[in-house]
Amino acid sequence: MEIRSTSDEDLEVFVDTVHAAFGHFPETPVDGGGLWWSALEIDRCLLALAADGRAVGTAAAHSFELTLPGEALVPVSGVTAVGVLPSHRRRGMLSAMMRHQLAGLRARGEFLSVLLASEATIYGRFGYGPATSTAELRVPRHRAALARPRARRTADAPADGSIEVLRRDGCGEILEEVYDRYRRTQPGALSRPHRWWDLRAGQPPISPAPRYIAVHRDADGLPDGYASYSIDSGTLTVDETIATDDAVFTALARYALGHDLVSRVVFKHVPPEHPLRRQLADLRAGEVSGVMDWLWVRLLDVPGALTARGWFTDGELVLDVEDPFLGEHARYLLTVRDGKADCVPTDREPGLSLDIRDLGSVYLGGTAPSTLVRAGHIQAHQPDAVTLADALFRAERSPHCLHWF
Ligand SMILES: CC(=O)SCCNC(=O)CCNC(=O)[C@H](O)C(C)(C)COP(=O)(O)OP(=O)(O)OC[C@H]1O[C@@H](n2cnc3c(N)ncnc32)[C@H](O)[C@@H]1OP(=O)(O)O
Repeated sequence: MEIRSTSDEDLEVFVDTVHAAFGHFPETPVDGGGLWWSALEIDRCLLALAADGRAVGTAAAHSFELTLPGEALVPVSGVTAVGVLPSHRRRGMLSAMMRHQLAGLRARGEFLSVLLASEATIYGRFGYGPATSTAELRVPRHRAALARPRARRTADAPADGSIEVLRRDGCGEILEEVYDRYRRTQPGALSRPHRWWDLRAGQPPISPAPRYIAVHRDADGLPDGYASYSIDSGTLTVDETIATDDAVFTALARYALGHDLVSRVVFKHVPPEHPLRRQLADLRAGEVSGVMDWLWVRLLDVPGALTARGWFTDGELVLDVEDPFLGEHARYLLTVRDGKADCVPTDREPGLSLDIRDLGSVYLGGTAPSTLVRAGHIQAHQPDAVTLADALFRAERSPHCLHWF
C-alpha cells in the first residue's frame, strides 16, 4: 500500500473514492458550487493506493481556527473525508492513513487536530477524544411561554434591537460576518473560511438550500445574530441560532417560538445544557433529544496545547500522559498562574494518569476530569487531584461547535 498527497488532477478520483466508501453517489452540482467537496484543500488530501495502483482510501484536512477557552484562537486541522472502499476494509488502511496524516500535521507545527466522527467507535484508538456535544431542543408551541426573568439584568431583558426576515440568498455577507464575530468568543467554535461561504459548501445556512433568516440587529441597526430556519408540516426547524450575546439569542428564540401556523419548534445544534430550557415557564416543555458527540480533539503536542488555552483557576497538577497510537509516554507539570499555564516535563509523582484521548476530551472544558475518573478511564493518584483538575480544566462556558465539515 502507498499513501500519497493529491493535486488538482486527483480531485475526481478522490471524490469518487470517498463517495464509494460512504456508499453515496456524488451530488449533482448546483450552479457550479454548493458541494461539500468544493471546499477541499486538494494539497491537504491523501489517497491510499492498493498494490495495483488503484485508489482505495481517502483522508483530507481543512485549515480552520479553533477558539480555545480564554478566547485563544489557534490553527487546527479539521480531518474529514476519511474512507476506505468496502472491498479493502480491515486491512489496516485507515490506521496507516491516520499515522501518515498525524505525522504530517506535526510537521506543519500544529498541536491540535479535530474531526467529526461518523461512528463513535473509530477514532479513540488514534488518540481523539469527544470534546463537545450537540443536541436538539424541541418545544411544542402551546407550551412555549417564557418565564418572567428573576434577575434584574438578565439574558431575557429584551435585546434593544429589531428582527428582519430575509431569504438566505440575500444575506450571505451578514451571516458570514455575524458567525465570525460569534465564533471568536465561543470556546469550541471553528472558523468558517470565506471560501466556504463563497462556494456555499456545507450545510444550511451555508449550502444553497432555501432558508429564511431572521436577522437580529442592535439599536444602531448592526446585525448581531441570526436564526436560519424552514417550516415543514407545522414544524419550524432552526438550523442554527448564532447570537453574539444571550439577550440576542433570547430575542431570536422568542421570534421562532412565536411564529404563527407552527405547532412545534426544533432548535438544532444547541448545547445539551442550553439556558433556553430554563427560560421556558414550563421546564418540562423543552425536550432535549438527539444528544451526541460533535467535535473530537486530538493533542499532537501536550505542552503546546496546554499553554495555548486560557485558564481560570490557579494550581499545579502533574499529568502522566500515555499516547499508545504514537507510542509516546511523558509526564508533565502543569502550573497555572493568572490565566496562563506553564507545562514542562517532570519526574514528580503524578496526580492523574491518562490516555491522550481523555486529555482531548477534557481539554476544552466540556468534560469534567472527575467524570472520566468515575468512568474508570482516568486514574487519580490523590483524591484532591481530581477536584483540582475539575477546577483547572473548566472553561468560561461550555464549549460548543456547530460547524459541519
Ligand atoms: C472524520 C471522518 O471522515 S469520519 C468518516 C469515517 N468513514 C466512514 O465512516 C466511511 C465508511 N467506513 C470506512 O470507510 C472504513 O470502514 C473506515 C475508514 C472507518 C475504517 O477503515 P479500515 O481500513 O477498515 O480500518 P483499519 O483496518 O485500519 O482498522 C483499524 C482499527 O479500527 C477498527 N475499526 C475500523 N473501522 C471501524 C468501525 N467502523 N467501527 C469500529 N472499529 C473499526 C478495526 O477493527 C481496527 O481495530 P484494531 O486496531 O483493534 O484491529
